[in-house]
Formats: sequence, structure tokens, C-alpha cells
Amino acid sequence: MSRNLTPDICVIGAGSGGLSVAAAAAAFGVEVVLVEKGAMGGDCLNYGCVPSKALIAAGKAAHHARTSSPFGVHAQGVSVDFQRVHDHVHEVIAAIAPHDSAERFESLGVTVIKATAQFVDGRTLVAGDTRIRARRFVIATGSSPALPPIPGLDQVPSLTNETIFDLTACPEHLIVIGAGPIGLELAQAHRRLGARVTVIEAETALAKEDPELAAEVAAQIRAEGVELLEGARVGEVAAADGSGIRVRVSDAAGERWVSGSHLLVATGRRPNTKGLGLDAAGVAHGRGGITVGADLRTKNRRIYAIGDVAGGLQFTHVAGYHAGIVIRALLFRLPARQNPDILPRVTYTDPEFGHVGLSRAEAEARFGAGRVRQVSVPFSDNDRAQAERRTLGEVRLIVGPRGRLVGADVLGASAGEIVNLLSLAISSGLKVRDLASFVSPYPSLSEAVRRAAISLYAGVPENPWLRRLVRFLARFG
Ligand SMILES: Cc1cc2nc3c(=O)[nH]c(=O)nc-3n(C[C@H](O)[C@H](O)[C@H](O)COP(=O)(O)OP(=O)(O)OC[C@H]3O[C@@H](n4cnc5c(N)ncnc54)[C@H](O)[C@@H]3O)c2cc1C
Ligand SMILES: NC(=O)c1ccc[n+]([C@@H]2O[C@H](COP(=O)([O-])OP(=O)(O)OC[C@H]3O[C@@H](n4cnc5c(N)ncnc54)[C@H](O)[C@@H]3O)[C@@H](O)[C@H]2O)c1
Repeated sequence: MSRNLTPDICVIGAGSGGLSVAAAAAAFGVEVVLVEKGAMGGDCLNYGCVPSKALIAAGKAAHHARTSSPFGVHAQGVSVDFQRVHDHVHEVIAAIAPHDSAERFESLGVTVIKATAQFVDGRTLVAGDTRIRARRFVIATGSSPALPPIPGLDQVPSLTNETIFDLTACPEHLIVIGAGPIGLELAQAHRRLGARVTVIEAETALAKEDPELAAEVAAQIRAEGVELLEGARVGEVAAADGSGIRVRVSDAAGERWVSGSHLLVATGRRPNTKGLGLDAAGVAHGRGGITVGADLRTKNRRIYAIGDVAGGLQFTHVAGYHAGIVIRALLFRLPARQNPDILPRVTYTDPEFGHVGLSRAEAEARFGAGRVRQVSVPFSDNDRAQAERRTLGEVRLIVGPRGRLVGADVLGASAGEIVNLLSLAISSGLKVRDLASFVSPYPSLSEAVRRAAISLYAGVPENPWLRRLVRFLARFG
């Protein structure tokens, strides 16, 4: 039996973006229908952020146990029970899942429909046996692993982020294609949990980040025993004798076959637009995703697109940020536009790598090279980092006209936490002067931010006018 619904808002996709829109709209008493074809919580909870960070935490525990002797702590015979690692990862997902569950959203007043959604025209969506005509639609269908057209790849068993967290035994030799955040985070975690790991990257590792700092991450990962091949082309994939995989690789060292027990493909993402009926709905889209304006509206003014499917930065916090913009527009009819200049991102390798705002090159292109300064402080100058023997890396500030903080990079321990402070500073339009003049508890890693800010004024005591002023004022007793 079919039914017709006419809610105020219909959200497609119950991942990071869709759940935020649905929860906020329901909180204001707005009638919302949420359509989800798979697991509630989307990629982040089930196949992305949560399981990867839980696996990384397990790898970190093993690494710390093995490397604690400089503290005088000797842990002998560290062993990893991978079944337990698997269970830990799934316990973490299970602990968070109730927050994203259909039951919770129903209790908030949201009508949840478990079905695949498809537009049939510009204002009608079909999901299973339900037809939905809403005042506004929000498409939040996310992205999926993009598999490259490598000969033989479809003939062998391979893993993606959607399947790797189901392994209950540690891969003997994991081959990873792609050294972006997914490839590198998972490569290092598996290495620390006992796998031999080879990463094959066509260009350079973490190519979207500052090259100098990305190279430091790559060096650390290599030092832990990951074989990282950069500028390497994968010519073909084939089954090896027994149950393994062989990958034909060519790089500066020549052409050879690399054999392993498992293959992880982490070569980027494709937006989930297929089968949505976007053409019937009059929604423009391309390979990069759905075409949206800065207000996240599509070509069809009734329909918004947010998160990974909207073709910009692909992060959970960006999907949440998009949700906030759309809620302002849908509920309060306030104009809201996304501002890419304030968005942070963190790669959870060890050392972690955090970035917010503009890179130095972007700042120079926008303001002119002469109006941009960069200051940095290494963690080796930070007492807390020394105490914890976590001295690798640095805090870098990119300073624009009139001393405004326009970008920052943090490489090192807890970079993902430190970047929060910098993200607040940039989104609030703070000046470097503000970061130099707050009281930071001693000893803390974030104190490096204040130190970097103060270093912008390193030449001030040499200023002859100020020196004369100090001498003059001293005369008054
Ligand atoms: C391994 C990995 C690690 C990551 N780590 C981080 C991290 O540490 N930090 C971070 O910020 N980001 C991380 N990300 C990225 C993050 O997961 C995504 O940016 C985020 O999930 C995007 O949210 P979304 O709402 O756009 O899409 P999703 O969370 O993917 O949700 C989309 C939902 O839409 C549903 N759907 C799709 N099509 C339809 C349809 N036709 N009908 C009904 N439902 C549909 C899907 O089933 C899915 O549940 C990671 C990603 C991966 C893969
Ligand atoms: N910590 C985080 O916030 C986090 C973690 C994981 C993923 N993510 C999100 O997920 C997105 C996707 O991550 P990703 O790592 O899959 O994508 P990516 O696009 O960042 O990296 C993919 C890498 O694969 C390489 N590559 C592509 N085809 C190849 C081939 N045929 N042979 C060898 N190398 C090849 C590319 O050169 C690139 O370096 C990220 O951009 C990010 O937005 C975020």
C-alpha cells in the first residue's frame, strides 16, 4: 500500500550532514522526513571516521607499548590480538550508534524511511512505497570509494573503507593503493598492529597538504617500516599463487611485481549521485558532485545539497557546517553562504597534521607576497613536548594584512586538538596580536601557538624608538 507525505523538509541520507539537518529542524518543531537506504550514521559512523580513529587508537596503544623504553618503561613481548582489535572498533561504533539511530530520530519527531530515494520530478521524491512532496529537499547522500580503472582490479578480491574494518585477522602484507588521508592513516595503523605494509602512490603522499610538512609525515611513516612508493604507477593487478595479490608497479626504480596478502584501494571518492533522479528533478551535477552555489542551493531552488555530495571538501565537520547554513536558510530565511577560508582539516597519522584557513601560497595569491608573513615554532621549543618526548613537528601561522591570522598548519602530537584554537581564531577574525596576548597554561602543547604568535614581534625590543621611550620613561623614577 503506498502513502503520500507532504512534510516541510525532506532530507535524503542519514549521515553526518543529513542527521544534523533533521535533528535541528525537528528541534524547532518542523515536520521532517529522513530517507536512508543503508546504515544510519552514514560513512562517518560505519565505514569512515569512527572505525578508522578506533583502529588508529589500537595501533597507537601497540606503538606506545613498544616504544616506551626511553621513559624507563620496558614492555616485553607486545602482542596484538587482532580479533580483539576488530571487536574494539565495532564496540566503539555500537557505543555511538544509538545517537544516530532511527529510534532516536523518531523520538525527536522525525519520520524515518528506510529505502532508496529517487526524484521523479522537481518536487516529488519516491522512497519505497512512499511519495514525498516537500516544501524543500536536502540531498546529503555522501560519497563512495572511487575505484581506478586498473587492469585486473575487478578480477581480484580487494578492500575499501567499506570492508577493511570487517577483518578479524591482521593482514600479513597489506598493499595500499593511494597515499591520501585514508591510505596513510590505515597504512600506519595496520603497520603498528603487526602487518607488513606497502603503499603505492601515483604522485606524492598527502599531496593536498604543505609539501614540506607532508614529507615529514611520510618520513615518519617510513621510519616505522611502511614501504611508501611515491611517483609509482600501478600497471596491473593479478591474483598471486595461493590466496594473495600481485601488483605490477613502475617507478623511478623500474618495473616490478609487489606481492601481498590483501589489497586496499584508497584512491579518492566519487559523489553518490547515481540513481537519485537528479535530471528529472532539474538538479545540475557532474563528476565532482552536485552543482551548488555558496548558499548550497542547487539549480532547482527547492533543493539543497550538502556534505560530500556537494563537491567541496569532504569531512564530517564540513557536512555539519553545511547543515547549519541550510538550517538558517530553511527555517529562518536568513541569507547564509559557506566560507571555505575558515575550514579546518586533520589527518590522524602520527604525527598528526592539522590545517585551517589559507595555505601560504593561497594567501600570497590573494593578498600579494609582500603582505603575507609566516612564523613558526618547533615543538622542540615546547616544554610539554620535551617532557613527553613528542618534539617532532611545529606550529606555523600564516599572517595576512594588518596582522590578521589567515591560515595555520600544525604538525605533531595532538595537532588535531591544537588546530581547534586556531580554527576559532580564524573564524572569529582574530589578529596574531590576540594569540600573543592570552594566558596559556604552562606546560601545554597549545602554548606553542602563543609562542609562534609572539615570535612575530621578535624584532620589537630592537626598535630604536621604543628603546629610547623606555630610557626616557625610566627617568621618572
Ligand atoms: C576511512 C575514512 C575516514 C574518514 N575520517 C574522517 C575524519 O577523521 N574526519 C572527518 O571529518 N571526515 C572523515 N572522513 C570523511 C567523512 O566520513 C565524510 O566527509 C562524511 O561522512 C560525509 O558526510 P555526508 O553526510 O555527506 O555523507 P555520509 O555520511 O556518507 O552519508 C550519506 C548517507 O546517504 C545515504 N544514501 C546515499 N544515497 C541514497 C539514496 N539514494 N537514498 C537514500 N539514502 C542514500 C547513504 O547510505 C549514507 O548513509 C572519513 C572518510 C573515510 C572513508
Ligand atoms: N582525517 C580525516 O579527516 C580524513 C581521513 C580519511 C579520509 N578523509 C576524507 O576522505 C577523502 C578521501 O580520502 P582518500 O585518501 O581516498 O582520497 P585522496 O583523493 O585524498 O587521496 C587519494 C590518493 O590516491 C592517489 N591515487 C589515485 N589513483 C591512483 C592510482 N591509480 N595509483 C596510485 N595512486 C593513486 C592520488 O594521487 C591521491 O594521493 C579525503 O579527501 C578526506 O576529505 C578525511
